Amino acid sequence: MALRVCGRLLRNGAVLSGRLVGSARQESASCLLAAGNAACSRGARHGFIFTPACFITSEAFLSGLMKGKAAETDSSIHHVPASVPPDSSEQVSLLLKHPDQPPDSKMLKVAIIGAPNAGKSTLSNQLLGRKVFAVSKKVHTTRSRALGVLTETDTQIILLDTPGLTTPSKAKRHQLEKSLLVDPWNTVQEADLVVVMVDVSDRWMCSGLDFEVLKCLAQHQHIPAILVLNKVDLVKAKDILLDITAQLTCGVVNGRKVRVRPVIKPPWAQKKPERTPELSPDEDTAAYEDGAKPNSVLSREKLKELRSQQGWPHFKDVFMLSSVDREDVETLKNYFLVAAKPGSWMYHSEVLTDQSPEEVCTNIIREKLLEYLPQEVPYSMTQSIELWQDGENGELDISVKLYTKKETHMFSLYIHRIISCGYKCPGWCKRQRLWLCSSSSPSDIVRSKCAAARCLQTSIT
Ligand SMILES: Nc1nc2c(ncn2[C@@H]2O[C@H](COP(=O)(O)OP(=O)(O)OP(=O)(O)O)[C@@H](O)[C@H]2O)c(=O)[nH]1
Repeated sequence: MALRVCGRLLRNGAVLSGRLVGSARQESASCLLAAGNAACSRGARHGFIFTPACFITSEAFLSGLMKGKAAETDSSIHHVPASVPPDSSEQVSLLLKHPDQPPDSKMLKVAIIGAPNAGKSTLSNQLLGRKVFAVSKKVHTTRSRALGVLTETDTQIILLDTPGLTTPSKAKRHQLEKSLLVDPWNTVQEADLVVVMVDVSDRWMCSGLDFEVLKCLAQHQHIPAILVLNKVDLVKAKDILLDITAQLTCGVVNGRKVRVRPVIKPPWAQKKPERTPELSPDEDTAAYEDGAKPNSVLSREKLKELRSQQGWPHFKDVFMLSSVDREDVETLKNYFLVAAKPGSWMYHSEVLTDQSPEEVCTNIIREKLLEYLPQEVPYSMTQSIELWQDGENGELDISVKLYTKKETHMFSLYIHRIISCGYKCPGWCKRQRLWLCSSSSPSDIVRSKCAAARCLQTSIT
């Protein structure tokens, strides 16, 4: 069972747009062309131009508006290099280009780890100042390690965004790829600094570090790590953040005791049961199948010890921020720039990510499927690019086939724009449009009894 997603990227204007196959929408197409040309005249270069990171959520956009930041963000996107050239070979040449580093160059490789949905990709995008990685409110949006490059004056920061840490049993239950088990661990190995992200708006997450995170930290204790308490904008009583810090750091930061004035514990902090020191089957190495076993060197005794731990006492620093706030993230960026050590750059300063244009495209589609399709439906969908070719007017036509495993997930419908919530996320809609379509006629939507289809339709209209 398959559906097709068709998109159009204007090479000259660097705009990813979309079209309905079989029902030409001349009006929309010409609007998009106009937008592309406008972008071009403002100096945009060849390649994808992504939505600025502060447009990732509509909430962020609204808060940006309230702070009067929207105009500033919109104009700034034209000063940064294009994310990815639309052609794979151009991207490969760019990646192979000799780094144009100055004589006193500095480098820092940062691995961002954490439980699913902590906001790792949001933070990476905000640091890069571009929408490079997929973000959604559903867990496991990131499926494999992705690399972003931030180059400022003499310093290059390599950002390694990782899938949310999970256990083999969960991966098996939800049929997740092996990369979700292996990539975070492998990525940390190559890092100079580990950033542990915790969603402080999630009551369960902030009363104790995720056990997988603790294991990963314990195994790479020689690599400095910092704690980032994310989504503080969603926390009303900010003094709770001090309690959370004390909890997640075992009261020790950079070798010093953290003094936290006692506050009345919130009810949820008291309710959470202590972790039992008993190891679950996941700690049993037999639970890892071939190729999915992280190179765990932790003994059973060490694992048991970690089980009774709520936090990690070896963090070098703690940050409290909101990844959707550019100013908050700027502080973290400056920290990275200061922490960078003399060393050669890995990439040319024009490189923004090592992802291929095809990967970027399929990630965007997956992000939108996760955002708009209900429950487990988007997780069972796979994609294959059918068409990636230059159009007559210098645009790039993209057609992607979507496969579903279950018949109930197949939408016998003609789906209109997947991203047409103009008033909801104006950043996206102005620049990027994708269209989903199948061979059925529009009237099929009305006839369709598929709940998923109705849900998608609702979210679109
Ligand atoms: N309000 C608010 N929302 C945030 C913040 N950071 C991230 N989010 C939202 O949290 C959700 C998850 O963000 P992601 O960046 O996809 O999280 P992730 O850790 O990369 O998720 P996985 O791919 O599952 O590992 C998205 O809906 C984001 O918009 C924040 O600081 N404040």
